[in-house]
Amino acid sequence: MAAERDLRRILARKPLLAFDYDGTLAPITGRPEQTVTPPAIRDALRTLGLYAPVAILTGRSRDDAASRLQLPDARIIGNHGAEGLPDTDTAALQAQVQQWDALIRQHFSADIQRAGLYLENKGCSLSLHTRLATDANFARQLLRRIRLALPASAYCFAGKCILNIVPFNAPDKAAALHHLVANDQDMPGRPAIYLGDDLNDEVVFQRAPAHWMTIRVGPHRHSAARYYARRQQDVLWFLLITLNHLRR
Ligand SMILES: O=P(O)(O)OC[C@H]1O[C@H](O[C@H]2O[C@H](CO)[C@@H](O)[C@H](O)[C@H]2O)[C@H](O)[C@@H](O)[C@@H]1O
Repeated sequence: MAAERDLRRILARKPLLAFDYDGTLAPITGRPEQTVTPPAIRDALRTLGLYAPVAILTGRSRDDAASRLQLPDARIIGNHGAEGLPDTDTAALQAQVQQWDALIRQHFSADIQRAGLYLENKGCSLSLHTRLATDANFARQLLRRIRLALPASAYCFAGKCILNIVPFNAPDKAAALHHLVANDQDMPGRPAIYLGDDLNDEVVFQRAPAHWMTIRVGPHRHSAARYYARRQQDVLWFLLITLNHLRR
């Protein structure tokens, strides 16, 4: 298969293996705290880490992702790229996010509850979850009102049943992945393989150089990824094939 041949080629060039978390390494659940990394995925990632550098780029906080993954050797970048890079002023980002959190809670708490939304503060970003919304129309209008109440420094973008809010000047996942490969201690400029399933992964796909491999988990008509995996469950298959090649 062409995809496997391409995978073999890029693996020969010792890539960084980078992954999104929710919807890619773990199945989507009703609420973020219910998510569990499938043990087979975690074990495969741990073993892969013996052969290649592994990185996780997630919209969650680093601590949250680290506790769900238990991968001592993986580099974890959190908050959509805003947390975990050396030159990021994390304290300044957290201060902005804290203000927005307070503003939202002050003016919209009752409506958030009425709509069945859930506000998640992850330090360097916020998420408003709509998966369990009781009235889709009311929820949509409420999100619009919240966006309008936030300052221009708050960058809002949608994801899977979610509105993400991050400081406009924070690095995104693409900037983070480019930073990781450019500053790799053993092999600066090594290529990357990246798997992701959501809108916050599209920036990585769009800004990937031609020698990287990008894979969208769950096909999407407008994705810029070069390959796709049909379902989240296929990610395990990808990890095992990759491991098989690296062991040769
Ligand atoms: O970049 P990711 O690792 O994919 O993180 C993106 C967001 O993932 C989480 O929300 C998503 O997964 C939840 C649990 O499966 C689901 O309930 C929600 O609808 C999804 O959008 C996480 O809670 C967010 O903080 C991340 O931004």
